[in-house]
Amino acid sequence: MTVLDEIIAGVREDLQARQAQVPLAELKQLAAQAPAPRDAHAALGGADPARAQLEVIAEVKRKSPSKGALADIADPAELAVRYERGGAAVISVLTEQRRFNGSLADFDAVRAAVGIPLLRKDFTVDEYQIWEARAHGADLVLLIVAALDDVQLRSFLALTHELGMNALVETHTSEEIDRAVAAGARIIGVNVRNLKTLDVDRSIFAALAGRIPAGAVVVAESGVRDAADVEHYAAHGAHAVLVGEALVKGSDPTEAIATFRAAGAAAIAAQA
Ligand SMILES: O=C(O)c1ccccc1NCC(=O)[C@H](O)[C@H](O)COP(=O)(O)O
Repeated sequence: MTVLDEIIAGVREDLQARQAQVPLAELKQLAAQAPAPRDAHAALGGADPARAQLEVIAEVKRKSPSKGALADIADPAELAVRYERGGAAVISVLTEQRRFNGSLADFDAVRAAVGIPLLRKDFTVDEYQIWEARAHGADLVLLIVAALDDVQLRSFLALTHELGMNALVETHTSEEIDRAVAAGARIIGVNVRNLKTLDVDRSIFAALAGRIPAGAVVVAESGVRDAADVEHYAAHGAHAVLVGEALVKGSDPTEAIATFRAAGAAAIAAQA
């Protein structure tokens, strides 16, 4: 069993418990009453080839399978406000409880505190989670290609788009990029962390990003330690970076995001 398999086994158990508490029909009613989704694709620059800016997806992340405890984050809303002030385009809130110590309560607190698009960061294995995300005011959901077959990937993506949201479709190999593209993904992430082994290899972004066709927003996920890593991803075609650990462990996330954005803009300008 890989780490990803273990995480998903726990996600499925927790999902069953939530499904018993809130039936899908009720969730659909809540989703219909939720405020209209914000346009995360546009917030991430809309894959504009003449872009001057690199966008930041800032993550609320307490704990992880690879690093253990990262930060207590007693007040996720306060952290999210600091992210928004620094210029984050999107905030990612981990809602998986067992391995990341996240929750939908964290998501709700962040939703109430900021106006920018939010990613409900979970391991999506069932349509229920997509309805749930919308019911809680999400604008973006995560679809991990390695965790889904093609039928699931296409139908989950279609439902996400029907509900007016976007999906960050996460890949780690060239085959997964091809599957994401074939399924119609508009926002494609290359996660440099292998979710089966937890190894981080930043070089795979440069090796794989060119395979993503123009028109899709390209997100470099994981492994950002400093401005140099951001410059590296920007120079190899990232429209956005997804950053967790460096922000939750750093002393000033607002300043860090501003620094990352400036580093990304400088790398893009150097190529023009
Ligand atoms: O972070 C982990 O250890 C992890 C393990 C297994 C599945 C997913 C995992 N993380 C999810 C992510 O993709 C990251 O939280 C995100 O890209 C930010 O990464 P980082 O900036 O390196 O914290």
